[in-house]
Amino acid sequence: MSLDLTEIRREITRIDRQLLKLLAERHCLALDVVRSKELTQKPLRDTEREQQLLQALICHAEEEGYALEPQYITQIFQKIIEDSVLTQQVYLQKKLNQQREQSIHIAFLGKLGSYSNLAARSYATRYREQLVELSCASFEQVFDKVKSGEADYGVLPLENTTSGSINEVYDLLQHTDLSLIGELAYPIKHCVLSATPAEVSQIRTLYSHPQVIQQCSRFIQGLSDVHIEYCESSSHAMQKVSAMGRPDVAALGNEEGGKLYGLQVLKTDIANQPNNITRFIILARNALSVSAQIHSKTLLLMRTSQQAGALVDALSIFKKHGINMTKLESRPIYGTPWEEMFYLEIEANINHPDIRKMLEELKGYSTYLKILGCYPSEIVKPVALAAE
Ligand SMILES: O=C(O)C(=O)C[C@]1(C(=O)O)C=C[C@@H](O)C=C1
Repeated sequence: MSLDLTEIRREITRIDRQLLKLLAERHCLALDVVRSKELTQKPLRDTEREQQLLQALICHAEEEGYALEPQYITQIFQKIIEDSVLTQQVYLQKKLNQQREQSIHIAFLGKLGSYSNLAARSYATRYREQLVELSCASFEQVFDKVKSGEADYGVLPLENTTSGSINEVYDLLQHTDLSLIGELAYPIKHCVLSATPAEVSQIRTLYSHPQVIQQCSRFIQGLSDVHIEYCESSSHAMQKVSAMGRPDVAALGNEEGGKLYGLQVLKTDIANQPNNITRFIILARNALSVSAQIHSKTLLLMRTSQQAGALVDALSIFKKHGINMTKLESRPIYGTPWEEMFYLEIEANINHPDIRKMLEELKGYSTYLKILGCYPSEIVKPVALAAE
């Protein structure tokens, strides 16, 4: 075997292209699978098959003497299966809602390069739609643009694995007629960006959105003599820093946005935890139908009476019907001090007759109940391998 680096890299490139070709072939098979499942009405996800598939691959690698860790094999194939499940979901959803290949207008917070913009692009790519980008100065403007028809969809961050719920978005959801039609988990990779080559120790002013500042609080605490300037979005921060062109100012933003504004990355991975993911929601004027074959979720808005145990009684309905709740959030109701509005996300499809019956029952335990939307669960939980 030659040790010439150029030659080795050529060989790596050749293998990578083969891998790509095989991945593309497997991706096409996912479409055949969904067409077959359409006929049989089988659920898209089959976790038993996934477990068998992973186990068989690990055994095969061992038998063949491949130097590949079981954990490595599992991680790679979980990602491949995730793509397969999401591809199948998109196929069914587009067919059910008669969506054609067309250009869609999506509103999001910030200028081009904001995290919401990157999430909007990712959503449009997943649904293979041409995207017309509508940047907004506030979350409220995102809601308004969808309501007026200027935008087809609005993309909004709802929660982050480091900083938690985005309260402003929850509050706006309390008063909207729009429907939640989708979700998207987007990895958020913060970095320090500056207009000129500089050391992090030179920075005296840091620009970013309050959420970003919160998610990078530990990194910021480690800096000395730094002043924080809050901006409407991380993309505004990047644009400002680019216009100033000084070595003592920097923005906290993302690498992709930084390229757009001609910024240099001084430091990456500065969020408090490495698994920094934001869950975005997609809003539209009209609700979507979700195929019964898809694992779906529903977000409810609920108020209960002020009597002792009223919330526990309401929640016990989910237990009775074997429905899993993935999120419970509460926010104040403006004009009614000390009363709370509850946001309940459940793993259920509102088109199912049993779920409709359950919601009727829930009405009896609440003073207000509204369905904010039913949507495909786009967070594909990886299967756990059976213990040895
Ligand atoms: O075999 C199936 O039923 C598929 O849908 C394909 C596949 C895969 O990509 O391997 C994807 C999702 C299922 O949960 C199981 C396996």
